Amino acid sequence: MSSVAQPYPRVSEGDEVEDVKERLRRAIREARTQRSTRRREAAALALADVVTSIPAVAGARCVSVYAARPTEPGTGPLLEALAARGVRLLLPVLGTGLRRDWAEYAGPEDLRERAPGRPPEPGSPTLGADALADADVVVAPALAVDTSGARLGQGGGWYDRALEHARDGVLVVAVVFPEEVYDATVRPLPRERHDRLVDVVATPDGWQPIG
Ligand SMILES: Nc1nc2c(c(=O)[nH]1)N(C=O)[C@@H](CNc1ccc(C(=O)N[C@@H](CCC(=O)O)C(=O)O)cc1)CN2
Ligand SMILES: Nc1ncnc2c1ncn2[C@@H]1O[C@H](COP(=O)(O)OP(=O)(O)OP(=O)(O)O)[C@@H](O)[C@H]1O
Repeated sequence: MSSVAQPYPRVSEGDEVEDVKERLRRAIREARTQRSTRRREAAALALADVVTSIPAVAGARCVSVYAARPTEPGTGPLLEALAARGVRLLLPVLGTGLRRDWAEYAGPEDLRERAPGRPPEPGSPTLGADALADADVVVAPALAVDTSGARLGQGGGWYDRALEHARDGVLVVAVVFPEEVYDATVRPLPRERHDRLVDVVATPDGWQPIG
């Protein structure tokens, strides 16, 4: 666990879980803007080593990985490392109304930000929401994860819904910065019924099974 300050909302009786989540999202997003380009690049390189060292990833033929926006833990080196090993990579594509869809990674030059603030997406043909069933491992973005496996995402419920198409028993790896791993015995993340627990947390400092 990191010694860097960790935002945690003060919860009063009657607060809606959704509001508590939103306050925490805002604090973590703000903290993420403070990281320099140099530190972001170093983190992305370290993350590639960490994630490729997870045994299930090392043995996978098809992995789903998010294409990071600038403030998220970077996945460029990870995508290149897995592609170089011949792993098939499924990246999120947002349909209208944020529909879940996937397309194959075809190199960094194929990734495009379709609108400001949106994640970069491949230009290759989309495969439908069911394509996630091909993935042996899902590497999902998160703003925070706790040691019971609860994941706080960007708030669209996109991954919670997308994961309904994953095969049973597929390993879900949530990626965060080190200070975004919360000790569930002290600071559990707010959790709702639909929230799907993750199996592993990976940061640029290392990975651990959770949940
Ligand atoms: N890299 C990445 N890809 C991901 C996710 C994620 O959290 N990170 N998602 C996780 O679920 C899904 C979709 N996430 C989305 C993230 C932002 C917006 C969006 O509309 N953003 C605002 C700008 C916000 C900002 O500037 O911070 C916008 O376009 O108006 C839409 C979907 C699938 N792909
Ligand atoms: N499996 C689901 N089925 C139906 N609605 C869902 C499901 N998962 C999430 N939602 C809805 O989506 C909204 C956001 O969910 P949540 O707060 O869990 O998002 P998140 O996991 O932080 O975001 P994301 O997965 O996009 O990174 C909630 O209002 C919730 O009702």
